[in-house]
Amino acid sequence: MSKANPHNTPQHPWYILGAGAIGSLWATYGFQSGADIRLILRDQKAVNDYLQHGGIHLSIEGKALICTAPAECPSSLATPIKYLLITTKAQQTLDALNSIKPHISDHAVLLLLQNGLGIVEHIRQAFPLATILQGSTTEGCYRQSAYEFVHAGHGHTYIGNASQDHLQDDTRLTEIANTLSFPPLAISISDNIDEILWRKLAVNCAINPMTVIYNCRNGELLTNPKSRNHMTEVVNEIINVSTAMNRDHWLTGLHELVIDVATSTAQNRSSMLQDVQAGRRTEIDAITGYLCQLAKKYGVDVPINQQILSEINRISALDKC
Ligand SMILES: NC(=O)C1=CN([C@@H]2O[C@H](COP(=O)(O)OP(=O)(O)OC[C@H]3O[C@@H](n4cnc5c(N)ncnc54)[C@H](OP(=O)(O)O)[C@@H]3O)[C@@H](O)[C@H]2O)C=CC1
Ligand SMILES: CC(C)(CO)C(=O)C(=O)O
Repeated sequence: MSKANPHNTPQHPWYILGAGAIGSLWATYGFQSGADIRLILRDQKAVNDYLQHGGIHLSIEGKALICTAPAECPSSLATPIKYLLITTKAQQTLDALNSIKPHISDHAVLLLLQNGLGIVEHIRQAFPLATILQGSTTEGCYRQSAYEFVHAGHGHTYIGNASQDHLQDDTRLTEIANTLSFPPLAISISDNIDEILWRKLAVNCAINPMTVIYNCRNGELLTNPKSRNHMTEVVNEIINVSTAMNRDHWLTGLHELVIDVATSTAQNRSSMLQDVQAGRRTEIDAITGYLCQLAKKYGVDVPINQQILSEINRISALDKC
């Protein structure tokens, strides 16, 4: 892995699709660094709201940063999009991309920065000539109100070629990472992004749905013997799937990693718990759902994860009644 050097001016603007917590984080630091950032919002009403609000307000350690980058919506986009950072939730990605498809250049760079897996395969089909990159971040940001966000925790971001998409030239990947490394956000390129994403998926399988089932913060999963044991069972099944995929070496120390993440984010309400409590669709299909699909493909039984998938779908459906 090599560290990206944040001193590059993009020749084309970076468009950001998904101006929520993570998208707004990148937009604000990018705007503050003088980069050419454009937001893509859902519709003209969202653009008007954004303008009326005076842009995005991001607080970090008592400081307030403002981003007034230009905002567009599918009906107002005019120039072809060459660089697109996608920061929607996993389940929103395909609809969001479809809404701007005619404006995306054939050879665009599409960087998917989100939790969950399985979406990239659909994007590859829809944009066969595009360069598709994936990223994983441990930055922490949350929304306080419509356009107000809090950068709650510094982390690190890795980006790399999604499997099967190999850039001709690795220096191009470094250049792309450079154009998005806005201080204090740190981006490194990884030649094994699949491993990073798989480990993150495993952590999300072991924590996010469990916080919904036990209705608790991340740290409480460890103090309740029942949920702690349940997490161990989830992780054991993920290791079995990895072994069947011949990728068990990717999950060295997974039990310890899950405990470390639950400990370091002990006070968090996981994103899935927040989604359920707010009546929003969760990322379960791209997290546990994706794991269960792979398990089926490789002939591995994952009854605990299957049960968790059904339970989260049941709880989400109840919330909608
Ligand atoms: N927040 C965090 O700290 C972290 C998040 N992640 C991951 O990053 C990803 C993004 O998370 P986060 O930023 O928190 O999520 P948010 O829900 O805050 O942001 C998603 C944004 O996408 C927008 N969106 C959805 N559909 C469309 C569309 N069709 N057109 C335009 N905009 C659209 C949403 O708008 P609307 O509100 O109108 O639906 C929302 O603003 C997720 O996969 C998450 O798991 C990973 C690490 C940390
Ligand atoms: C790491 C964890 C579990 C932190 O809350 C997360 O990624 C999430 O909530 O989506």
